[in-house]
Amino acid sequence: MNNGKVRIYELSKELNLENKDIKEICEQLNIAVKSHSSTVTASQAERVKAVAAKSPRAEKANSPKQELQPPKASGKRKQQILAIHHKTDTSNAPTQPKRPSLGASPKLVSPPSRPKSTAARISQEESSIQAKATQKPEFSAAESEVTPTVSKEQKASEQMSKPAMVKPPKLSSPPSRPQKTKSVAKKSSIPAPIKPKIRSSEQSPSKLEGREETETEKKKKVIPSLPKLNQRPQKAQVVGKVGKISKEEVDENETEDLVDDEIDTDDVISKTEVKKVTRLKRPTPPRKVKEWENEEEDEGKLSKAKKAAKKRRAPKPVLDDDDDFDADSTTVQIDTAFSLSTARPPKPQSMQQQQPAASSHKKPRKPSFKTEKTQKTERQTKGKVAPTLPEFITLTDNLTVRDLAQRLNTPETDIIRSLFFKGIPVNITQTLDLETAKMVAEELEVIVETPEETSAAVKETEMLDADDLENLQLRPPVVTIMGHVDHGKTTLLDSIRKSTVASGEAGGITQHIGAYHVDVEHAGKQQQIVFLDTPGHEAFTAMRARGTRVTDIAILVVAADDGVQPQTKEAISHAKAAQVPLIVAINKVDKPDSNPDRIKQELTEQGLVPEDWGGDTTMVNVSALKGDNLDELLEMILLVAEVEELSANPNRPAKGTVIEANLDRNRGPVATLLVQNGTLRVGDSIVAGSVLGKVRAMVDDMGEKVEEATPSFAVEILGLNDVPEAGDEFDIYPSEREARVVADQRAIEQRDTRLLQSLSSRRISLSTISAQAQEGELKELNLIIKADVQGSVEAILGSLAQLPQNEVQIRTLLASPGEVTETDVDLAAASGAVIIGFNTTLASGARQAADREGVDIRQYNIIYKLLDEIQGAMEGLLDPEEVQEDLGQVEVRAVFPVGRGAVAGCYVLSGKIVRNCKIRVRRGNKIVHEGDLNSLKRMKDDVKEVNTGFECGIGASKFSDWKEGDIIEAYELVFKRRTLATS
Ligand SMILES: Nc1nc2c(ncn2[C@@H]2O[C@H](COP(=O)(O)OP(=O)(O)OP(=O)(O)O)[C@@H](O)[C@H]2O)c(=O)[nH]1
Repeated sequence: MNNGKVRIYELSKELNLENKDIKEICEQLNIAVKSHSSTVTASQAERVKAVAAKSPRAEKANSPKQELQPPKASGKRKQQILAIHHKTDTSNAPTQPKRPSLGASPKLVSPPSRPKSTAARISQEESSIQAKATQKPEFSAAESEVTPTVSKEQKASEQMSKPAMVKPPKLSSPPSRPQKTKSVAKKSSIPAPIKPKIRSSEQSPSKLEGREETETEKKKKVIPSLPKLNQRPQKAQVVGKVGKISKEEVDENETEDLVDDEIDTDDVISKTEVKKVTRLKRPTPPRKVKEWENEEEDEGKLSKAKKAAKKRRAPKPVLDDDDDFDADSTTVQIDTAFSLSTARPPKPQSMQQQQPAASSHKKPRKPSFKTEKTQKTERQTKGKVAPTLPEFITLTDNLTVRDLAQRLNTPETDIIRSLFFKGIPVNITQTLDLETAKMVAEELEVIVETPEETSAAVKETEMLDADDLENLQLRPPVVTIMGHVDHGKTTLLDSIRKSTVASGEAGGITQHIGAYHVDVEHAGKQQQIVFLDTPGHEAFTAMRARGTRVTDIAILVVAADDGVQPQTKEAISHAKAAQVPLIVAINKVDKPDSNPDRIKQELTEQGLVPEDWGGDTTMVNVSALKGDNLDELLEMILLVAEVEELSANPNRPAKGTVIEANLDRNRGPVATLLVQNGTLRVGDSIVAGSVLGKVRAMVDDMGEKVEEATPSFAVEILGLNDVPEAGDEFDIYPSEREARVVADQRAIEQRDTRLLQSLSSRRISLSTISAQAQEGELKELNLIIKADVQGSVEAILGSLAQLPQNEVQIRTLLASPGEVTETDVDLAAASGAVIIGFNTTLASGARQAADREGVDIRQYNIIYKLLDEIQGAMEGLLDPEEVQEDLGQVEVRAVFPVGRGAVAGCYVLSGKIVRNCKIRVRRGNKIVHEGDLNSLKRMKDDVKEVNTGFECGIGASKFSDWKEGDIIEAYELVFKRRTLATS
């Protein structure tokens, strides 16, 4: 007693109760006490005593014998059952004294279904526990400290009105969870909350680098808003400490919020240790850091229960981060940067590099899951206008993957991937054929236009410049004769020439000039017509088409006895494409079976309606052979030319087209040029295609040297450095130097074009790919073709294209007119090609080079022989096929057992049987054995073969079940060379 006041421990001693019990009673009576040393007034002490006297606990304390008695009242039983919470921890003696007070609310704790025996057992345990409890009657200071600070008024009022509600404060009391309390007690020495500290340590550079923190780093970790962080033990210690709180504990009681809290932390730490870098990418967003700061500030104000509830409601930052990471790595990166910039110490340089997207305040992007490469591409295109696919593209020719990608405005990789998944492996420089390119484009929903291939007959270059307009003069028409084979083109041309050229002069016409000038008297004056001599064979289609490029008027020859044929139609289309006026010469009208009207009818069906039928196509019936009506034809040509007003400016440097070119052994490169504008003179610096030259001499169609050639004239020139290609355009330059610059530039362009062409020859197409897939590896025969003139080259190429190339493909690496040179040999050696020379010779040194390099040069002057040999070479590349070759039939007439096996005594019915041949033993309709014949004897001697009508002994190592009457079929497997036809 102290001034009439009584201390709690005095009361407990007096009442033989524990301090805690007294405190509880005080709480019930709304008497404020803090600890066992707190004092109460005398009257309050009396009230406590009064309550304590009614307490069963007091009764129990005063009569310990009753503890051994089984409880009779249901309320007693309930008390015992409550003790289950404590039986596992006998060291936690202070919990035991609480039971009496709980016993006051029997309804709460009585499980009616509990068997009596269990209750008795528990009761015994309780007794022992209580016995121990009496030895340690007081709580530790630590335990007192963690006692919840829920509003006492609230609790008291609840307990007064509802005695049963006395339970909640007890349940939250730390002593009821001894182990956890222990850990909490430990934790209590660590300023709460722990999360911010751990977060901070997550960002520690030392942690990242797996080294001890430096003092500077430790200082850096101090965040003003979280002053306690610096006071805490080092991270490693925290990890160790928290790590002791195992997950099993969580499993034991998941409702324990504090432990949950720890487990969260533990979770973080374990992840920290396992995935350091990963964790660095997902620090807590600043908003959450703020939350923790608030929590710290509010500490002490909020009850643990409230904090736990709050935590339960609030998302768990770390786990959320995990989720974020899984779902969206981009978001994580951005969050990282954001939090680093606001609440974290600066990262090591290396880590910053890992986070290029550190422009913190950006809105998180959607998950992309794109490959690094795609992202790179995106980065590259970032800032540019987003690539959009075109609505449609026009494809006219094969093109590389790169070109197609550019046309489609799409990454090359997309095209490569798309084709790869279709089984077409390509690279960026590979050439796709039109069909494949179209498929790729259409897959991207881009409309593809593939207009009819622009005819080669289209006049591509306008020969007239604006400057020429003031000096225009009429020029002779350039005429091409076209038509089907044998319809009389050559005869017509010859007839015209003979009829117009004075006899005797015709012999002077140069064979290869490819053009004829014809003088015709028209409208009272002498006029000229230039005829281009174009080859008539099918293989020369390209050449003929090229001829129309320079053509002003086309003559279509149609034999009146044959009618419209495929090449007639082709000629019509070329003329139409070139927008060249067409005059039809219905030839061979002298023939009895000729029917010009039928021809007109057929031509009408092709869109050519004769003038006398109301159309606009001039048609003239002629007989080339007899020369009938040729004048009228020439007249018509000149009339049409008049209408066309064909003109050019002769007062300027020449410009025109190479009609034909070849390499003359004596004269060097020779080219026939058609001057289409200006005047060509001897001494001019000329560039034809990429070939440089200086006009040394000019020869006209009569074989006469001329000094100049005006528009529409064709001349043969000497002085070029190389053989240009037929169809190349030529220009004259003021000086040789200027000409050289242009020639060099064109040579570079031409080399690029050739490279593309050689790549094109390796082009991938759907058909070739599928053929390769079906028939195994595709083989190639590489060729270099050299011929006398361009026309021959094209004829050879055309014919080669018709050879079957399913298994063996021809790759033409080079095809040009001229001699076979050392350079050709080098190319052939490098590419394993065969050189084909047609009507041409070997330049000096070529043969030696070929011998040295082991290059095969084949020379021909007959195209069919050339084709035969190439076909043979292709067949040589075919895999031979294994075929069965029958040898003969043998009948088994006797069987002789030999050892374990048997030998067949046979008679050769037909053919022969050979040792080591293959045999097939047939019994009736069944084949009973197939294998090798191992021994063949005649009489007792081994023999190589036995012919028809002889007897023999046959043995097979794997077969001895011979039966009389068996037929042995003997055969051999032989490899036979296949032909292209059979392949
Ligand atoms: N009866 C008759 N025969 C003709 C006439 N024109 C040509 N022929 C004959 O028809 C055949 C073919 O004549 P070509 O001039 O070689 O015919 P092409 O169209 O030049 O033949 P290719 O050069 O092979 O395309 C020759 O036998 C000529 O004699 C004609 O007007 N009347």
